[in-house]
Amino acid sequence: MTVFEVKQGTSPVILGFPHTGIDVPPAIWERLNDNGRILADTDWHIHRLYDGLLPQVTTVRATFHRYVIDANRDPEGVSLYPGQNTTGLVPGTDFDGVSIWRDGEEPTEADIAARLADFHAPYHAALAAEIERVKAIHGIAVLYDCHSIRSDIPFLFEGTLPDFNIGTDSGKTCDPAIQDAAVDVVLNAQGYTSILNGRFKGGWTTRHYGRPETGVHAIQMELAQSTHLTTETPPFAYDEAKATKLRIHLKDILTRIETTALTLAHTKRGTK
Ligand SMILES: N=CN[C@@H](CCC(=O)O)C(=O)O
Repeated sequence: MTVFEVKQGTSPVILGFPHTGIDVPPAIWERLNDNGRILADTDWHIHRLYDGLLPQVTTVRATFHRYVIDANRDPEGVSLYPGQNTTGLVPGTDFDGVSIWRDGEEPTEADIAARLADFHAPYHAALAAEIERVKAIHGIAVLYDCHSIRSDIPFLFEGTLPDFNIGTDSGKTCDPAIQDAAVDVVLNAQGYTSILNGRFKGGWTTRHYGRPETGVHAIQMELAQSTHLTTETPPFAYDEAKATKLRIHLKDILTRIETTALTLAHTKRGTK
């Protein structure tokens, strides 16, 4: 069974898609309750939204759903935000804190271990391999992790989420020039709101791979789903008109990050 898709390119930029997959093996589907089967917390259509924006970009996409196991959580099970409401490695609830499993069918430790081996580890092995391949070409790699979420989720955050939420774990996961490139675009995106390292500071993927001192940079973009879905409720339809407007800015962000990465790579070669 394939649990990820890879498209290789020659750009220093790699797009990660940990949450757009909707595959749930039948034996796991049987254990989800009616609420879980809505798959509400999917990053709906995000791979489509970014498709074709940067010609030589590499993409790595998990095809399994985050309710099987969350590819953006620490495999050791450490919480992303200790002490705050969040969802875990194999979530017990959705983003509203409501159970997704039938009574008595909650995943066991043995289930989690099996899903780590069958889904989480292969996805991250593929992502790590692409980061190494791209770094071998340029001496540098930038992982841009692509996400989306409903703009109003009282269980997770107060108020309405800004449209663009950039996460770099408070500046730790990438060179400041890469962060600045993204921030500059979103600040100038008319009609859109934005924040840097607000409620979404970057998930495990961004924090794990982002090691600027080694030449591997990571940045997360969390988009409010209101920016590209007709409604943030079922059937979670892609809104072509909204997406067309948004893609202009996303293309600008990726292009600026790519140019910045090539400049950093050039400078790094020059100093050796
Ligand atoms: N759409 C998904 N959002 C991420 C956010 C991680 C974070 O920055 O807190 C997630 O839950 O994995």
